[in-house]
Amino acid sequence: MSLYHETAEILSASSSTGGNLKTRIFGKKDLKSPQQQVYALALETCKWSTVLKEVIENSELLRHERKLTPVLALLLVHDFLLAKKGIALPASHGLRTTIERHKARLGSELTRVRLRRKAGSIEVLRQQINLDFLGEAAGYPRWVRVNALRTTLEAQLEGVFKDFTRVYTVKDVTASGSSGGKLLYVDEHIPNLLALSPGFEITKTEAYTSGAIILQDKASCFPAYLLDPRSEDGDVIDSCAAPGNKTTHLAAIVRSHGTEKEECVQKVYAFEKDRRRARTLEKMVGLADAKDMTRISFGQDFLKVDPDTPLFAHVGALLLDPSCSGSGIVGRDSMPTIHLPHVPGTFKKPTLDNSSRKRKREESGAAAEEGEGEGKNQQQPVLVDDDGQEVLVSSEEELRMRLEALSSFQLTLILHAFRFPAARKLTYSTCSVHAEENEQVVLKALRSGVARERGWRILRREHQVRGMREWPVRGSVEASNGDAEVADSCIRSYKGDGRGVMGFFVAGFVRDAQAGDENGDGPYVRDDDGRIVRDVMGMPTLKAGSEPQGSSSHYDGRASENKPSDGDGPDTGSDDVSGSSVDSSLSDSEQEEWDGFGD
Ligand SMILES: C[S@@+](CC[C@H](N)C(=O)[O-])C[C@H]1O[C@@H](n2cnc3c(N)ncnc32)[C@H](O)[C@@H]1O
Repeated sequence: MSLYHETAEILSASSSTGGNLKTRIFGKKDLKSPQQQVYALALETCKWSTVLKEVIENSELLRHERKLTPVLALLLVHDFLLAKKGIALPASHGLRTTIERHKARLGSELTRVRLRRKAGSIEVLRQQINLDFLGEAAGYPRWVRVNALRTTLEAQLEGVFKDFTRVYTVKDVTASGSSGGKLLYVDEHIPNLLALSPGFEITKTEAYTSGAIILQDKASCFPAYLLDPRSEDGDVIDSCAAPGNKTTHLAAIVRSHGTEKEECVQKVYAFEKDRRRARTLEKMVGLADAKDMTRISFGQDFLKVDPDTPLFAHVGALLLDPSCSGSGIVGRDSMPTIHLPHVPGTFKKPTLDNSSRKRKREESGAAAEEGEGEGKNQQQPVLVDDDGQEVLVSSEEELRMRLEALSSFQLTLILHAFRFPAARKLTYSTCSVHAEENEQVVLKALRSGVARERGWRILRREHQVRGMREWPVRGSVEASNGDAEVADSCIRSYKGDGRGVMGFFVAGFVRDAQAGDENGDGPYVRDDDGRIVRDVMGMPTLKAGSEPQGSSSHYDGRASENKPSDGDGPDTGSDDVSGSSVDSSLSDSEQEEWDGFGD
């Protein structure tokens, strides 16, 4: 089956059974065409379908070509008029010739639509289309994190953003939404974060494709920034890492507190239990230039990792961003709207029940569930979690059960993280607005036996990094069972409150230095000369002849005193993530105990 037939079939699936577009495509095992290509074609065609519907109807394509269904016509005309390489079929293919014989008419109708919309060029029309398609997201800025591993804020302000006008509130940026302006706001809370006008097509810029800038909502930057891993914290774990926004943010922060790339001995261990998503994580880590300091575990369930594994003896900080209900995410529709052209000679609105779907598709095309051949997939009562998984939730009771299952997993994850012997700080975050997944989980974690036994407590507001301390939206006192201190320590954000961010929650946990860590060096113990001689597990970490480190001008005073080192010189940055390049102080047998990294 061709790319076009396969895509048409996906767009034609009933909205109550197919799931969202990503699930329909990436969850389909028997696709012959590349999934990414099908996804791009389907999404772009939906975006352009208001324009293409007019073009097809005014050119009377479906009157002349009776075998074409409306969906197939949209897909083919989309590629014919708008794709760089035209229709992706051989020149003699029947579907291609069916469209190409109407070349002149289709072209002139597109020009007419463009002029009616007062768009001076196809590029301007494209911007209009993208803005229309943003829907709810049009009220939000485009948040861009400047990736400090590759570049600097100043370089980007002088580079890709040099034509932008600087404004001084987020509201000013979003006010420009529908005009497609080029406005920019430098965020006051998160370093290296920018808010751009929502319609700006950032993904086409070299800065984006090279990994110099990363699209990341402001709230999604809170966890790594709040964790603030410093050199004295040793290694860092990102327990639920894909697609990798927070992993690469962690790496950038570690590096910003540390020495030059070659000298950075801290590692970020990134766990991802879903192998496919781990591949995306791997790509993102590579693109962000975080490969040398990141170790990815493909398909590894973090809950199955033994915290006492020697490889993790130096882990002082953990970031926990587990799967959640995703209820804070902006603009997560079940399916994009597709506007179908009217089929000449049909008067009755077709219906698409499961039994007649195939026949109806041939007669009238995809998702034609609303009047006049104009299809808009019904909004389903679905909960789309932040892994992109869809769960149908048709009653309050089902929602309650779903939240119960999620919060139980989230709590288990925190309690597991509490057990890492050298851990002194961790953050827990969700993009959910439900108290059950947020303050309630935090309270249960604080009351747990392991928290009491190991001295874990909430990271209070006054001890948080400046930007998080100053962020005004805090946890709910009611959801914190009346505990105002816990509520004030928790950080929240709400979509639609004018601050331009998604719904989010984050809390930090800390504990004091532990046995064997009395000098405040975190997972390390130093000799009188400041050399790291053993970690808290009592394992030797300094080899004979190694020099103490920490004199680099890139360190602030505190960090330079405490910079950890395995005493083994620069890491080679090897892509071998089996663990052997990570900690040379481990014996072979100890290294063999852990084989979760690599593939
Ligand atoms: C909310 S997403 C993480 C988003 C990511 N932190 C980021 O900012 O790009 C949750 C991820 O955790 C993964 N995950 C869920 N449970 C896990 C577990 N027990 N161990 C490792 N990964 C897990 C999911 O597959 C999913 O990719």
